Amino acid sequence: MNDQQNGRDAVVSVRGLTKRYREQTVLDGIDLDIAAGETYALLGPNGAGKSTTIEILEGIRRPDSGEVRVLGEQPLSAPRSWRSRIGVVAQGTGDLGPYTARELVAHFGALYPRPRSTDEVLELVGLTEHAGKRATKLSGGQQRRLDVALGIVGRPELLFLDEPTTGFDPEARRRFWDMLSALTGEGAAILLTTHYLDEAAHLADRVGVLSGGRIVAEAPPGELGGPQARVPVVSWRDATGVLREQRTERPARLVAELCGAADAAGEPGGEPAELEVRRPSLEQIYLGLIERTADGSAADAGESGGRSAGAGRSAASADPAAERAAILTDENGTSR
Ligand SMILES: Nc1ncnc2c1ncn2[C@@H]1O[C@H](COP(=O)(O)OP(=O)(O)OP(=O)(O)O)[C@@H](O)[C@H]1O
Repeated sequence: MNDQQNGRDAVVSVRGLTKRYREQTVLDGIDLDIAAGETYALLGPNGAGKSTTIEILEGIRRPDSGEVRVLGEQPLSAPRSWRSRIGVVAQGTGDLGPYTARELVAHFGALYPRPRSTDEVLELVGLTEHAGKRATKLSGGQQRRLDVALGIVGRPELLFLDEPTTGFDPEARRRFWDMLSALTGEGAAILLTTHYLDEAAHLADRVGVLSGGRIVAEAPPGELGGPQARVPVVSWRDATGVLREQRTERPARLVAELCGAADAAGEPGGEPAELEVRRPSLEQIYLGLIERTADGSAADAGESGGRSAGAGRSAASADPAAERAAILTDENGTSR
């Protein structure tokens, strides 16, 4: 693919992709672009079609319709050399036989034209100490690290990571995130699926939310759902003991008003009890988007979500997802 996107080559370009399994339409016309060096996180509930999308892009599953280009080729008819330019960490660990971690990394590395050294890969994934163990004797999290090692040993230009950190301890996850930053620093693009929203927020340049067969929202993690989704919430317990919440774009002003009133009423400390200001997290915003989709009202849910989800559906005037996401009441701050 020679398309240029903002000066960067598109490594993935998908238009109108559909996939059905018997009666079930899993992908209902999705569009997706990923640029060189970009990390894109595909989010969505269990069964949304994330793995199906990745498998189609890898060329191991046939789409029903739509255009798919990966590194300039149609995956199903791509030449052998194309496969050596992609790396895959699938969801399940395959049978790795009686071999040690080191043997497996060395063996897989030999299949690529310009592999990383075995020691470098083992170090990158934190398996150096366990390199002499048989893969089957590694712990679940260590086996997952080995999967990642086999995915990156070929120095891929595009890396598919399907829930890569499931089973990782927190330290291993952090280390894995650092490793991915190093890979993207070398220019690799990454398509990641994860159910960990903090992982998506940390790693992704953009996230896409797949739900109901469509990408219902797509944006950088800090912009998902649009500005309305991020309006802060001030909560406090009023003088009668009722917990109140108010969504406001001017939290400082509301806090000042509440403190003035509390001070005048002689509240201890001159502020209302349990005073808190918070912004909806990515997880809350994501859950709001998913909830809307479940309601069948997901069209145009995000900044660019209408791109593939809009056909035949009405555009929302405001963004109710944001309100759901924040678990809010209304501007008047009624109780929970
Ligand atoms: N080979 C298959 N034959 C029939 N149905 C399938 C097949 N593979 C997947 N499906 C169905 O397609 C839907 C999407 O599955 P997929 O594995 O792509 O979802 P996912 O978003 O990756 O889910 P998860 O988060 O649980 O991994 C599911 O309902 C699944 O049961």
